[in-house]
Amino acid sequence: MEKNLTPTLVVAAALADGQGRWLMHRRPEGKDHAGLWEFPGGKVESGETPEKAVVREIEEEAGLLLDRDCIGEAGFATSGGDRPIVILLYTATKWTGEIEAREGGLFGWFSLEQISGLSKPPLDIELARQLSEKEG
Ligand SMILES: Nc1nc2c([nH]c(=O)n2[C@@H]2O[C@H](COP(=O)(O)OP(=O)(O)OP(=O)(O)O)[C@@H](O)[C@H]2O)c(=O)[nH]1
Repeated sequence: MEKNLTPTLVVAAALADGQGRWLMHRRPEGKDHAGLWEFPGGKVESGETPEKAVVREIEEEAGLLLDRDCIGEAGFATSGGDRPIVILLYTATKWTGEIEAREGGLFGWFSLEQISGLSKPPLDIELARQLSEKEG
C-alpha cells in the first residue's frame, strides 16, 4: 500500500511577555520528544482552523486563553520522513489566565538567546531561527 505522505498539521504559539522573553514548554515523559523544549501547541483537529486550534491547544496545555486579535504569523517548518508534519508558529501578545502545566511537563520564559541554547526538536530549531529573525 502507498504511504500517506500528507503532513499532519501542527500549530504552536510563541507567547511574548513584552520584556523580550518567550514561553517554552518542556515535553513530559512518555510523549514524542520527551524532555525537549518546544513552543506549546498541538495538532489541528478535523474541521478546525489553525487559529482556533492554537487557541484551544494553549488553553488545554497551559491554561491560558489567547486573545485571538493578538495572534500573528511567525513562521513555519516542515519535516519529511514516514510521519511528515507541518508546524505553523504564531506569536501571541495577549491572554488571560495563569500558567498551569495541564498536560504535564514544565513551562519557562526564555530570551531568544536562551532559546537557541535549549535542547529542542529539529523543527523548533528552525522555528526559533525564524522567530529571532522576525523579533530579534
Ligand atoms: N506542540 C508542538 N509540537 C511539536 C513542536 N515541534 C515538533 O516537532 N512537534 C511535534 O509535533 C507533534 C505535535 O503533537 P502534540 O503531541 O503536541 O499534539 P497533541 O497534544 O495534539 O497530540 P496528542 O494526540 O499526542 O495528545 C508531536 O510529534 C511533536 O513532537 C512544537 O514546537 N510544538
